[in-house]
Amino acid sequence: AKEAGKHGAVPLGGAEEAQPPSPPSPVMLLGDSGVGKTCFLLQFRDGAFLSGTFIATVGIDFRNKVVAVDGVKVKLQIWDTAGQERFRSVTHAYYRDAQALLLLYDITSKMSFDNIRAWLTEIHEYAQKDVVIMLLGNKADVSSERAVRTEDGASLAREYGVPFMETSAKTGMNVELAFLAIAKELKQRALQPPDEPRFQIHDYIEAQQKKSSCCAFA
Ligand SMILES: Nc1nc2c(ncn2[C@@H]2O[C@H](COP(=O)(O)OP(=O)(O)OP(=O)(O)O)[C@@H](O)[C@H]2O)c(=O)[nH]1
Repeated sequence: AKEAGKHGAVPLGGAEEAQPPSPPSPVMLLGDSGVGKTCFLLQFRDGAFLSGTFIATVGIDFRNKVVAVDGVKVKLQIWDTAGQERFRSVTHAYYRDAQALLLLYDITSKMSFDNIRAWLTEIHEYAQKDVVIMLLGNKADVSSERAVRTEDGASLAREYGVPFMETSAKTGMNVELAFLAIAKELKQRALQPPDEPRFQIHDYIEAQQKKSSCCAFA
């Protein structure tokens, strides 16, 4: 029988009630101010997008969401950080506890993309060595104002060996997939017997994207 894992994964099923509450998996959203971290989280949690005035996050905020991955519940505790420089020292303190990091830039802002290298340097300085990192080019719905080519995002991600996707917190494009891929990776780390082949997050994302693009035209 599978056991509750240290990464917040709990097998679903009859014995579920008897399971001790498992610790949630902390996932942090990082990236420059205005790239859409708060909207990304709200789209995932509530399926909603609040357009209009931009209210910058102060310090750090968090929301929980439970996702089911192959019949196993994974509790994600998602930390929405402030992108503004003046809050950096506050957010550094949380890096160490994060099991996964979603690093966002805005495809309409070259500067937010250029800053990704600095973010990755900070991540390597403050986060755990085995933290799961994913690079996301957000606001893909605003193609008329695109300032960063998809290939450039993909190539930077390849350079750092991290998975990459373009997303939209507005339309919901790839928002759920990003969290699901993270949850799947964390679940596998927690529950997978060491002799089974490792879950490949890159392959999973690619397969899911192929599936959805095939079906969008079907
Ligand atoms: N078109 C479009 N606009 C978006 C998207 N995501 C966020 N926005 C807009 O971008 C602005 C900033 O979004 P936030 O989610 O507040 O940005 P943030 O990264 O949390 O900013 P900080 O809290 O300062 O770090 C808001 O005006 C949003 O409406 C998106 O995917 N598409």
